[in-house]
Amino acid sequence: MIVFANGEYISSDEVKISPFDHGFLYGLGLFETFRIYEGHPFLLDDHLARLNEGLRTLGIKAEYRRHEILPILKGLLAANSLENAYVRMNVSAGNGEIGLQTAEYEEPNLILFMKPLGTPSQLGEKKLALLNIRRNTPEGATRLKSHHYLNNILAKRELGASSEAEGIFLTREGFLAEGIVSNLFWTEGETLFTPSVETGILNGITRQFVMKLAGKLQLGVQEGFYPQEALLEAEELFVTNSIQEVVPVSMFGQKTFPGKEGRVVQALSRQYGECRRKLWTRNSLQ
Ligand SMILES: C=C(O[C@@H]1C=C(C(=O)O)C=C[C@H]1N)C(=O)O
Ligand SMILES: Cc1ncc(COP(=O)(O)O)c(C=O)c1O
Repeated sequence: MIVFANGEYISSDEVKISPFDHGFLYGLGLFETFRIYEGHPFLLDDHLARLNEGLRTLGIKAEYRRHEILPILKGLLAANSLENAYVRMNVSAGNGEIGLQTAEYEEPNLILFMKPLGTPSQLGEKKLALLNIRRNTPEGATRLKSHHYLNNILAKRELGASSEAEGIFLTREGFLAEGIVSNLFWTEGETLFTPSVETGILNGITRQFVMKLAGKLQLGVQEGFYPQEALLEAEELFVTNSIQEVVPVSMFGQKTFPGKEGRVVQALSRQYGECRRKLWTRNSLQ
């Protein structure tokens, strides 16, 4: 595959960063993962807004706008002969001395990775398992989509490699948090529930988008601190992320759920697909 690295399109086996990059040495890097449908990056503005906010938080002097990134993505699609793709846009701090740096990073490394990913012909399903490992607290005030994925990797090792399963974290206090690579939702009647970002979870772009779609469907939306027992009353369960979209859940522990037959998850998936077909590239407010 061809990647984009600091202004150049190069083969993935040639791309290099320095071992002095503080993204490598200290985890000082951020990334966004999103999909391109028929050449159109979905919710690009929302992803760039979260990335730019994180860069300001980390003192990495860079800001990315749609008019800069769109041509890069189009060039990367052409170089890889793709129309539909999975993109990882990665910004690492750039080089510094060994030792913790307090000064801003002036020369970050921008790398965009791409791999083929078509649009599913039908809804998939996952089974959820409650993880023993607890969700760690964010490194700072809020969870950034940073290089710090050790908690997630240890959780994935606990869960196993199955693509049919997702692990669900509790917080240290025992409240429902999120999946290893997803946000968690459930329904009761006409209300959608999801853990608050105050639990320390990643405020997923898809989470935010689905909450807005719920409003269009006249569903109530409640965020909060919920014990795992809240799921005993749940009627439908699903998880979300920008790559897997809205993923119906058929089982959590020993409790079965309607999965892709769920009325609400079907309605949300239809709405999501409608927006995808409109090739939305701006943000969830459009
Ligand atoms: C979206 C998924 O995973 C995301 C991508 C990465 C990654 O590129 O390493 C890690 C965690 C997630 N934010 C997925 O469906 O696996
Ligand atoms: C821990 C975690 N939570 C939630 C999500 C979902 O975020 P988004 O909807 O921005 O893809 C991800 C990434 O996919 C993640 O890694």
